[in-house]
Amino acid sequence: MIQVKNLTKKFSSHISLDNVNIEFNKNEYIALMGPNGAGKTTLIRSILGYYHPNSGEVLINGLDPIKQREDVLEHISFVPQLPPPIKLSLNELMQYIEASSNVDKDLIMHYANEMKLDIKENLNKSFFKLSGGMKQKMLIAISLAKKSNIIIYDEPTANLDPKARDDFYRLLKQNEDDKILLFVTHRLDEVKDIVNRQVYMDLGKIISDEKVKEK
Ligand SMILES: Nc1ncnc2c1ncn2[C@@H]1O[C@H](COP(=O)(O)OP(=O)(O)OP(=O)(O)O)[C@@H](O)[C@H]1O
Repeated sequence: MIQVKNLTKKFSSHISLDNVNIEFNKNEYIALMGPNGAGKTTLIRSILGYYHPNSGEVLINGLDPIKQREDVLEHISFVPQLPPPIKLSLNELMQYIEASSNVDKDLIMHYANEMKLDIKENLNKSFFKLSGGMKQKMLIAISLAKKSNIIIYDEPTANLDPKARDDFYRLLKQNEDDKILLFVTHRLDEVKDIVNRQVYMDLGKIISDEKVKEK
């Protein structure tokens, strides 16, 4: 369970999150939407413990994502809007993730393969030398292989071609039971078959929050 309580986050005098209160529970598949600058990424980063709030708090299964960061991140898969500049080769990256997060390398390769990313061809290539779409495919493959209770995607399909998007949504549908899936998107048409809750933000506030179908 993700609990966001009275959360305010300011950057200088700009209020990016304005006293936000919201909860996300197991078996909720949420599209988080709203215009550019609404505060969606700031909310996601606060949930992941990247930011110290000005006031309020976030709890993930009762734990503080800043103070108990490792315990919290163990149960979360996250794909950011912009892939991080990782210098490791794909092989080294998979070895690191297998050792640090107990994620099965073969499963990463399976999901990458399903998304038409040929890891074997690119094993010794640095992650940061992949194309934008290939990076996203790799991060998505890792996120699916991690088998987390909470999956957070911040516009993960921006660089994917239409076929890869279809592959991604197909895999996500297979993988979604008993989880929280929080999906930042500007493309409701793409995720409407997957999500059962739609949350809209603007100006740092939640402006609407609707359950859209029962699973
Ligand atoms: N690290 C930061 N430093 C300063 N201002 C920031 C920072 N991160 C976000 N902001 C500001 O907070 C506001 C909300 O930004 P945020 O990235 O959360 O929006 P968003 O809803 O994710 O937008 P988009 O749809 O464009 O990704 C913006 O005005 C942005 O400039």
